[in-house]
Parts: sequence; structure tokens; C-alpha cells
Amino acid sequence: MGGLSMGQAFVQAPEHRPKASVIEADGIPVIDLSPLSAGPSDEAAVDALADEVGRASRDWGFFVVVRHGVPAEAVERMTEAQRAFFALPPERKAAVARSEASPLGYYESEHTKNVRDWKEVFDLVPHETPPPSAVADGELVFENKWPDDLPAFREALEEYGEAVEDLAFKLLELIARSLGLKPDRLHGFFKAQTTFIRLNHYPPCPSPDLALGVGRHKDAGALTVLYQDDVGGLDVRRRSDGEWVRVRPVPDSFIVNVGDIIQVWSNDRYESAEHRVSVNVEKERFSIPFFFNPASYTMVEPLEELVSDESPSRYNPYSWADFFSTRKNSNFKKLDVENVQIAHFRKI
Ligand SMILES: O=C(O)CCC(=O)C(=O)O
Ligand SMILES: [Fe+2]
Repeated sequence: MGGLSMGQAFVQAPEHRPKASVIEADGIPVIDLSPLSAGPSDEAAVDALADEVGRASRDWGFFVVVRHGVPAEAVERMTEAQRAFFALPPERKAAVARSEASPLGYYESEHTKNVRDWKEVFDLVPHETPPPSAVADGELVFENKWPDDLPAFREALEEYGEAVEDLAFKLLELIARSLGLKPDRLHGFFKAQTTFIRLNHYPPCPSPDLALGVGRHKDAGALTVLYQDDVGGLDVRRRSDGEWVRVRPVPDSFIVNVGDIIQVWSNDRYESAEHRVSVNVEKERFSIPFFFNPASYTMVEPLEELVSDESPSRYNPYSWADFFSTRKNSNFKKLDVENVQIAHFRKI
């Protein structure tokens, strides 16, 4: 299954290998978003929700949302389409493969921090920009690749993308409120968003003690809204003691995590947490991160409202386009250098 065969490229350094015993995370907050869909908005309830989101973003960088408003049927159609896609024969997946110049589509040899991940993926963007008539040398082309003869696939993705984007904007408003900002303060950054959706398939792995589905990393964008099936495997680095803890699957939920951009915008009030994916011998696992990312021309820096004499800016501004394309390149092939991190822009 999945065509992967275990070899040296997948082997993590001893200090990064998963331990045999798994700590189930009890403390990751589960937040009920139903006050957002309760008709005429109840400001006090929404403020209380924003406080919960703020505390979770500060203490964990992760939280789980339930009664989030994404229709169960959209999720079901999406996960069926995902399974159908990964079950295709290798040559049909290869027909929509990613290339260095055109990074969307199918891919099965991603590296995280220069070690290969035990997974296959399919990337696409929910907002395709019209292709430019001429592409400069070295410029990336973000064009979706759709598999032939799988019509329900495209429809399911479009429906799912719209529903999860609505949720992402609601979460963005809660984050803004939690920072004492106007609810729509961050919306402007997402006018020409570079959001992308990734379908992940982690086949059963013969050596789950040596390899990871995704090596340890932080998400570089603003927010990630993740669907996971009921198998489990996502591990988050707990802030209080640095231990890896497993995020238990909750039916009909999404996992939300704050990415590096929100860490920088918030001037370190919130922190993007390190996470990874463990694999197992018996079961395949499916997940779908929706990486909610701002426009490519965004210069990322702490929001001016959150900077003062007492709380000076902790980061030099950086270009999201440059950060994103450098990271994508380093995930595409094994490099000898460390990949780009927000720590490189840290002032203090
Ligand atoms: O599969 C998962 O649970 C998480 C995947 C992930 O962290 C990523 O793709 O960035
Ligand atoms: Fe991630």
C-alpha cells in the first residue's frame, strides 16, 4: 500500500524517534463554537469564547473545536474522495504529480527537516489565481491538478474548501477579539490568500519506532484547521514540560493550531507549537490540514497595536512569499542546510 518501502531515508535520529509509550493529552481544550451560530449574536457569549480561544492559543497553541458549523456531509464526501484518490494505481497518481516549478498535486517523498516522511500527499489551492501569460524563470506556478475520471473529487474539495474557509474566518475573528482587536482586524491580510489544502495518507509502517508520518515541525502560516480520522497519531509538544502528547481523535471535530504568523502578529503572546505525526504497523491514517495563509505580498511583523515601550517588537519584518517558497523548496528535496524559521527574524 502506498508504494513506500522502509529504508535509511526515513530513519529519524535517535533523539527524535517516538517512544513506545504514548501520553494521551488530557489538557488540550475542546471548544464548543455553537454560540457563533446561535442567531443574533450574543456578544457576551462570543467574548467568553474568544477568551477560551486566547487561553488555548497561549497555553497550548492547539485546541479542538466542536459544533463548528462545517456540515458533516461535506466532511464525509471529502473523506470518501480522499480515500478514492489514494486508492488509485500509482500511474494515475503520478499523472497529477508535483514538480519543482509546479508545487501542487501528488507527492510521496516530502522531507521534514531533511528526513523523509512516511506519507503520500495531494496539495491544492481553494483560490486559484489566473495563470500568468509568462512565467519568469524560477517562479512557482500554483495551478491545481485534477485527476481524470474522478469527478466527485473536485466537487467534494470545492465544497469542503468553502465550508472550512468560513470556519477559518470565524476563528480569525475570535483570535483578533482575544487580542483586544476589532474582530475583522486581520481580514485584510487574506484578500489574496495563499491558503492551501493538503490531503495526507499515512500507510501502515513496518518500523513506526524509527520513522514518522511527519517529522517535528511548526506550521509556518497563520492558522491550520485540521481534520483527522479516528486512528490517531498527531503528537504535540506540551509547553509545560516539553513532552510529546497524542491529540485524541474527537468525533465531528477539527483541530486548530496557531501558526508562526500568528505568533509574530501577536508579538509572542501566542506560540506556534511543535508537532509531528506518529505512524503505526496496522492502520493507515488520513488527515486534511487546511493551511490558512495570507496574501503572498504580506510583510509579516508584530501588529502595531500590540507593540509598545513596555512590549517592544520582537521580530524584524519578513516577506511571506519568500518564507513560503524557501520552505516549499526545502521540503521538496533533501538539503544540507536547516530550513527557514521565524527564529531567524527574532530581535530579542
Ligand atoms: O496529519 C496530521 O495530523 C498533521 C499533519 C501536519 O502537521 C502537517 O501536514 O503540517
Ligand atoms: Fe503541521
